[in-house]
Amino acid sequence: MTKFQDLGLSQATLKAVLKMGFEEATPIQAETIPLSLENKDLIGQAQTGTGKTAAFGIPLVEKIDTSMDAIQGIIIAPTRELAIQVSEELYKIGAGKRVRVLPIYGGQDISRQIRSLKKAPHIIVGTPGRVLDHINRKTMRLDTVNTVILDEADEMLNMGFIEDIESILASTPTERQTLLFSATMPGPIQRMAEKFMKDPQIVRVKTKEMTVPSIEQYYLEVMEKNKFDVLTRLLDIQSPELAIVFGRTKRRVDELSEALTLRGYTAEGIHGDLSQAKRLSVLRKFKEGTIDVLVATDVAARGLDISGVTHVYNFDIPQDPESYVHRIGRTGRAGKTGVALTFITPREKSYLAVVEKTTKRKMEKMKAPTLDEALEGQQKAVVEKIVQTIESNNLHYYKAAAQELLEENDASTVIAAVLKMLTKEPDTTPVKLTEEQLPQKRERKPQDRDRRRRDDSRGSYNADRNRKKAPVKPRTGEKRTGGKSKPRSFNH
Ligand SMILES: Nc1ncnc2c1ncn2[C@@H]1O[C@H](COP(=O)(O)OP(=O)(O)OP(=O)(O)O)[C@@H](O)[C@H]1O
Ligand SMILES: [Mg+2]
Repeated sequence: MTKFQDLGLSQATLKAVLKMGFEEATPIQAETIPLSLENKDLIGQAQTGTGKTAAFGIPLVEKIDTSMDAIQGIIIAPTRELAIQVSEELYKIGAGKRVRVLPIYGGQDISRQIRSLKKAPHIIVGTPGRVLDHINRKTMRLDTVNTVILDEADEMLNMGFIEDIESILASTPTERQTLLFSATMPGPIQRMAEKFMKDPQIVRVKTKEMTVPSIEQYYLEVMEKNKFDVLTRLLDIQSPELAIVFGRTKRRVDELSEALTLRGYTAEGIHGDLSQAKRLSVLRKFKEGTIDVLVATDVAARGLDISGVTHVYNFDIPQDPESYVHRIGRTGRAGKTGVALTFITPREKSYLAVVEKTTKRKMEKMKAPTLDEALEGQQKAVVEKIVQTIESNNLHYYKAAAQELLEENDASTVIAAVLKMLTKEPDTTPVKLTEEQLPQKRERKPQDRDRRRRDDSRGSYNADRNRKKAPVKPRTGEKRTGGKSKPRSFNH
């Protein structure tokens, strides 16, 4: 186990990291921080939720010369939400040194960004399109940059940002350090990436499987037309604290979130066609627990670190095995446990093996629950609530009425009535869902992905195309974990 104290960090950075509640470095942090401090180019691959952000964030902050009012590091991320999240983490890491970190993403008022850029940030965290926009407008100069980091590198290269990335790199000095991080790095993408790196070291945290062992993985064979009922039954039985349901396309996400709402769940969708303000408010509500179910496209959820996500439901099987890894990785983060369930229609059956071959982990078969089991699950949840209420022992106002009821009825009848009233009976309100099919598998070529993105055949997430002016402040302190409170360590 590597302690942060053993990594040769400055007191200011060390203090900031310890204040974040980190005690020991995770394996990817222990392996890449020393290399990165030596200015090596590297590709870092480690499972979801194992601290890749701090792995690149700590050495970057460490190398910033705060006496210089110039941009020294730039991090590119595929989505706005991720750019905000990464900039918040970098801000915390850099708090001791007073490093200035600025998120730059599409959908935010550009003149405000220009004003912020004039305040000489040291680190930029941005989405490709908007960063390029500033370079072209000459409102941001990257000729003082020493370090470029691509977070979720494979996704950005795969989804058609390659040209944007190349243009951004071209405006940085050639002697820069380039770092790529992701939980997945398919061979062709890696080879493409190596073209703009210098003799990169590939750091792969060696694990038996690509997914996190603490995530229980199940699959359910379900006919397309039964998927929704099965989903709601599972939600009733498993009563997840926070759940993410993944749908294949934006339309699917919209229809699913409407259908869930209609059946009485607090659900909202997130995808790239929503305004920036809406996307941030949906995420905030989910983090606060005002929404229990977040319905998302894969790209929308890449890299997002939301603590308390206990269940991930793949309503539609993901298109690539890599997407599967990232989707289920929204749970079981930082050593926590999680449950992932994937629906497979009869014609998708063979695809299961493809996913399992990539992840090197078998999914366990689960039987679709019946309506009765769902009812039982809901009843159990209510009984638990009643027991908790009894334990909280704050019932004196209700005692007289209870006595009165018991004088006229026997106890089990009264309790049964209470249970019936409190139990959310499985709802069979009809809902509308357009059928979705897994597109024919094709060879992965970046230009294909590019086309796919524009076609919107998958739930793409245009990080920068939606240029509506919706100024939003990056918020801090909304994560459920974090802050300086209790020490956090992974259960290795
Ligand atoms: N050394 C550490 N000790 C405890 N917690 C940590 C440590 N490093 C990071 N964390 C926390 O673990 C969580 C996951 O980290 P992070 O988001 O960086 O994961 P990731 O590897 O980038 O995952 P993904 O592949 O999904 O993007 C965050 O809440 C982060 O603050
Ligand atoms: Mg990450």
